[in-house]
Amino acid sequence: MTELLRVDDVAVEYHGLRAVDGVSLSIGAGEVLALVGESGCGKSSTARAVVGMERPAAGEVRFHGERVPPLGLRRRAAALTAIQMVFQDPNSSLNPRKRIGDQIADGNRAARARGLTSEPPPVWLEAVGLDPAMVSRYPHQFSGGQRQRIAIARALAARPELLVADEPISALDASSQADVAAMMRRLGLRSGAGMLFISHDLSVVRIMADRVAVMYRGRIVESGRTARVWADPVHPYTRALLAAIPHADGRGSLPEAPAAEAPDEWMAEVPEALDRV
Ligand SMILES: Nc1ncnc2c1ncn2[C@@H]1O[C@H](COP(=O)(O)OP(=O)(O)OP(=O)(O)O)[C@@H](O)[C@H]1O
Repeated sequence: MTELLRVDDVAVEYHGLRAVDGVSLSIGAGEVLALVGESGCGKSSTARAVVGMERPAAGEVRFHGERVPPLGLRRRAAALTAIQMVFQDPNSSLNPRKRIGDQIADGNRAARARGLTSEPPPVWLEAVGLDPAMVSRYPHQFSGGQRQRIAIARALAARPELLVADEPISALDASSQADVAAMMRRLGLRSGAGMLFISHDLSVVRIMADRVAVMYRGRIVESGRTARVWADPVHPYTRALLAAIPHADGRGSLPEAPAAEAPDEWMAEVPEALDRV
């Protein structure tokens, strides 16, 4: 597997305090790595260091073997469109004064700048489950969950090689979270991209991620293939995290090992037009 991303011994500090302390990880082409852990353990800070929005106090981040420069967001957008980020709050990714079709077209341009084709905005809207006829509307004319789908469409329209998604489904209603996560995996990875997926929803992580890295107080305490981590968690924190997954009957207990394959509905058809990309 081609290695896309390598994070080596990265530290992130705020006012001299270490929020991320010696984190190392890698992501290969076509692979989803989930970063999980309690609130404040350093997941977002790690994600921001990966995309160059945070300058590491130590260590380095390499994308295709090249050091990711810590740039301001605007300069980064021009230099590194092969890495796209989806934030928990879609308002961070969308321009409120720009029609959503034009914003997805910005993603198309980012793809074209790298010699890649990308389908027009209405096709992407349909792919994320929205009415393509809404292409001329503005972000405020959508619900929070719909705006998040638009932000995802914009990121995917850029045909990223690496998608960094920081709690991308938390703002969605519970019934569509798994659906949108599945859509991201299906559309984002179809041409060999990789994904860093941050979520506190371990039931989604279990089906979504090929590998999991468990963070605790700024460090990765355990990592491995998702099935292995679920079936045989080694670190006490991982055990506690998995034991806390609520069950339908309200009791917390260690869940069973994950299914070997994602359920059928996760593999639903990619819209025909996108299949040709
Ligand atoms: N810009 C900042 N300035 C100062 N401290 C910060 C800043 N961003 C994060 N921190 C601190 O760094 C630590 C890690 O925060 P981070 O947002 O990376 O955690 P997280 O695991 O993503 O949390 P959550 O799941 O709640 O988003 C926290 O203690 C947080 O208060």
